[in-house]
Amino acid sequence: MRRQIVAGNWKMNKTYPEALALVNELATDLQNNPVSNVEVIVAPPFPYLAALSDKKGDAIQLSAQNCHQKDSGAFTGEVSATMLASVGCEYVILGHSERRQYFQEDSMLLEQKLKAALAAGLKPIFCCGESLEQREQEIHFDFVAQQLKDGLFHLSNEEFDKVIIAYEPIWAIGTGRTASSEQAQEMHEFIREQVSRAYDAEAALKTPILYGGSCNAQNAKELFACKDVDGGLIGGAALKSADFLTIIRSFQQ
Ligand SMILES: O=C[C@H](O)COP(=O)(O)O
Repeated sequence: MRRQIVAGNWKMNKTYPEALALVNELATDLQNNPVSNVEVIVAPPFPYLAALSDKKGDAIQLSAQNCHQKDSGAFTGEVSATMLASVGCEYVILGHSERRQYFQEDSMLLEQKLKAALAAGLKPIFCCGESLEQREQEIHFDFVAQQLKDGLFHLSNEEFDKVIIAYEPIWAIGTGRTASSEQAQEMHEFIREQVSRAYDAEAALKTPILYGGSCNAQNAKELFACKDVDGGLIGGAALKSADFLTIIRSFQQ
């Protein structure tokens, strides 16, 4: 069976006391009612990572939301993958559409960031997904295939083995408009097929592919029941412990 994963991307939300409270609520609940079949990841803002690494407990893994492509140096305001690994981060989200849109991150830069993350021992959560215009023009499959080819499939087999893919249709992010389970399944199956072509059938079979885009406590069960949906990368609904815990427990037993 493939790994089942629920990752919470907090984006630029929460003060430090709020972040502490949220992690405490999650850790306590997961300790009292453990989930054996789901990996839980949280991606808080940079300043909280070191402290939360000590407080999150064993049931939660830690991700960063971004990293710089260089290991160290005169890059004011930036954070390297090595620094993230040194405070206990295990994952890093790369290629999120918000980074692509607001910070002009393109596939060439993402290639460097992926290499830096992997060299530091971090596992990348690589995001892809089309805009509404691209879906309406029916070029969404081609677009996602190109994003994967340019941004991800340059990795060696050993490197790719560490990757989680997140399909996040941009039109569903933060909009309350979720992809239907048919739309999600169709694209996840397509992504798996691309992995199979770029690597092999075994890689395709075992790579976790998460869905992101207004996934919440109400729709997670239906989305996670899709054959090729292995969990979610959750934004807004990851900011409330009750909602996030419901999502974590939305897999079929
Ligand atoms: O990284 C998470 C995604 O952008 C989804 O965000 P959302 O659940 O708020 O739509």
